[in-house]
Amino acid sequence: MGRPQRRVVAKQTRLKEADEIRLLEAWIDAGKPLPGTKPPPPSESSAAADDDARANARKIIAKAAAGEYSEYGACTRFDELPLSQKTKDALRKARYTEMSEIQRAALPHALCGRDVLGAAKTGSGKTLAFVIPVIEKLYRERWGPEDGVGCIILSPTNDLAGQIWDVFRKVGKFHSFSGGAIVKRTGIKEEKERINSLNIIVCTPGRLVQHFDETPNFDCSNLQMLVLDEADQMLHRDFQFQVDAIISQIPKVRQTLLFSATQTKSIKDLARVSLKNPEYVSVHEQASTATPDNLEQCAMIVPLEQKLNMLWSFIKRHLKSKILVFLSSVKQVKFVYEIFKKLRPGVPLKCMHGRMKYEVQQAIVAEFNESTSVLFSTDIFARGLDIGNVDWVVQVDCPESIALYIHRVGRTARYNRKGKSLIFLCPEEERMLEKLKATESKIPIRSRKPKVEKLEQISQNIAAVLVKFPNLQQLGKRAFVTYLKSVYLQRDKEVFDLSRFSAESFAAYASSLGLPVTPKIRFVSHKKNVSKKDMEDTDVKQMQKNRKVIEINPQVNREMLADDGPDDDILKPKMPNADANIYDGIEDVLYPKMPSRDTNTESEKFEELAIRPSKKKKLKINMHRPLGTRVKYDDEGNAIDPLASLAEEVGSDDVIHKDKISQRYAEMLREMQEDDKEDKAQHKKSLHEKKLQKKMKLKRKRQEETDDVSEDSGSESDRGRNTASKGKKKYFNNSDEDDNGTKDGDLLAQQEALALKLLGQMHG
Ligand SMILES: Nc1ncnc2c1ncn2[C@@H]1O[C@H](COP(=O)(O)OP(=O)(O)OP(=O)(O)O)[C@@H](O)[C@H]1O
Repeated sequence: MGRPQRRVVAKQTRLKEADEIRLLEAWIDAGKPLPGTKPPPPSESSAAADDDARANARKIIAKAAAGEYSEYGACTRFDELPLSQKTKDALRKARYTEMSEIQRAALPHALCGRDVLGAAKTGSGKTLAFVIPVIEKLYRERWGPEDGVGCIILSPTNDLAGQIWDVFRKVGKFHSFSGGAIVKRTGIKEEKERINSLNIIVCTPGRLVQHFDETPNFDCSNLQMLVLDEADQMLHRDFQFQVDAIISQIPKVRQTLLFSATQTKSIKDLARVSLKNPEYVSVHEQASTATPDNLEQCAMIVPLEQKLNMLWSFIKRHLKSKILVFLSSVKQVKFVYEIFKKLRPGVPLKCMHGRMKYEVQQAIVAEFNESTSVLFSTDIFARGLDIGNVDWVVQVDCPESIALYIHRVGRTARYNRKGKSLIFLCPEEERMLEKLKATESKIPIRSRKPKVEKLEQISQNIAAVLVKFPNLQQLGKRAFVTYLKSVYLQRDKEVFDLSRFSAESFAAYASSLGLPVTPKIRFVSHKKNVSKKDMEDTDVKQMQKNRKVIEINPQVNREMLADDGPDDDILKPKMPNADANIYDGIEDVLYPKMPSRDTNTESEKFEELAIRPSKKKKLKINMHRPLGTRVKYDDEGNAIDPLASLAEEVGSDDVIHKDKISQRYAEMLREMQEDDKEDKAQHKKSLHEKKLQKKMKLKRKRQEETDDVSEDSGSESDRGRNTASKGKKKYFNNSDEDDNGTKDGDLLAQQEALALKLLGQMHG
């Protein structure tokens, strides 16, 4: 095709588009629903469900062209809406024909430029309810690269931003907008060069603020629309600073759309985004449940120390299911994943958390999407992510709120599919079950009793794995501490109260993680009957013997917990930290990149854990450390794990014989008891020495006083002798007594030396 001819075609296209836009604008204006109205139920709507869609759409368009505009507020299908042909074609291609309830209710209002506050159950199609109006708005405005940023969509995590951008790519397939999810892929430098040419930006608030701060000429002065997905979370205090900063940088005159399954109704929060006469579209408000209708939910009361046994037994009984498991911290996810992988349940295992590279996360999501497997995840996966055919959502750790519960279980039973969920709650967290069952929560959850006879006990196997892989023992300790910390930091003290847990339940929990001793918990102290010794590393069995009550150490506040090292992920518990993904990049529509298959990154990272220097600088020697936990060093000065020697003894088989583990534990206990006896004897001896010293001191003092009296009344010779003896540190002025004095002095010196030696041993 020659150049002039191409120009003609382009001109014709432009004219056609201009005509279409004129028509659409007239249609939108004339047929818009009244403010505050909801669409009638589908059966009463203008379009009969069995109508031929294309014929119907043609009829509507013909009507609009003839100046008779149909009211589109009651439509049930996408092609009955005043949408551009390009959008309609893309929707059809993606097999989106019938609208979901939220789409039917929100799209007519959003298309005519109103602000929308949309709420609908998880998996009900909220993404399309904002993607379509964005594309249509920019199309009708004839937006081009030279117009800059036309719309910003904020999402709490990079993964969700990537997923939303995928929907934009699908629906905007035949349009020519530029845009992308600003997620950690390319460097910030590359982003800075291109960001001003993007029409649609999907990103986390933190990343956008970074561009406002650092990218020269980053300009959003033309912005037409702002969308907040997971709006309640976006307006939560964790994102408050960033969202407020963004709002202060964008035009006040704009259209704003807010969507979430658990929508905020706080006037204060909504005022921050300055909505103008918003349409509150809450399609499931009158529904009897807040969760999807096809979701079967149950809860089990499981003691802390039985959770892993329960999870293992559950997985073993559902080997053909796709299971998503939620745990409360990165450490727990890593630990459970690594341990279960070594124990080989017979189903592929995966793990996902915010510390992974974005590409790795993407690869894992893609794999999980396609295969039957078990995915262990933090709450980074709790909101918004759309994975097909998840059979089970298992919440091993209690969610921080009802809202988070709803989002977690919402990863299954999506868009009319069926799904099941199970939550383990410790007896100490039973209040959560009451809250879930409360009428106002609208969660149809059943309590189920655990089948104890079917429970596989795996703590011995875990202990064996820890013996063989000493790095995992360190990880286990951290998993233990971060779990307790996560409970400690929760705000809802009705549910999360560490003081309800007994010291022996901590010990049993540590034991269930295969740990031979209970790791030190800095933020917990013990009541009077518990000695300081028990706050340090304590032998599990010993603790189980003596029932002790724990209490939260009032000296420890949140700030003190904040310096727990670089890999402590509990400072903001249960909130996926979007800004952990600060090294983002642009994923462009024109250059779709294949997700990296490099799933080894995590294990590499895991290997690093062991050699990463701790931030806790001071090396404290724990006098009360039980036997068998002393740090030994190899020839090169590297610390050897206490049980590593056992690993060498037992060889390289995958699972070490249980007898050997029990034998080692028994040995450790015996050694500890012997050590304890020795300690006691030494302690008794040192007390005796001290008493003796005190006695001697008193005796000396009395003697000196006597001397002073005799000095005052004594002869010259006596005085001289006395002075001489004082110079030699002899305290007796009688020559007969001099011999005795020497003997006593020697004894004293010996005793002093012994006491010093003992003190030295105690502190050494
Ligand atoms: N009209 C439709 N027809 C068919 N499938 C649809 C339709 N709308 C959405 N879906 C599909 O439903 C699934 C869930 O949609 P989406 O992720 O938008 O739900 P959501 O309401 O945003 O959920 P969440 O609250 O968990 O974020 C997606 O796989 C999407 O492709």
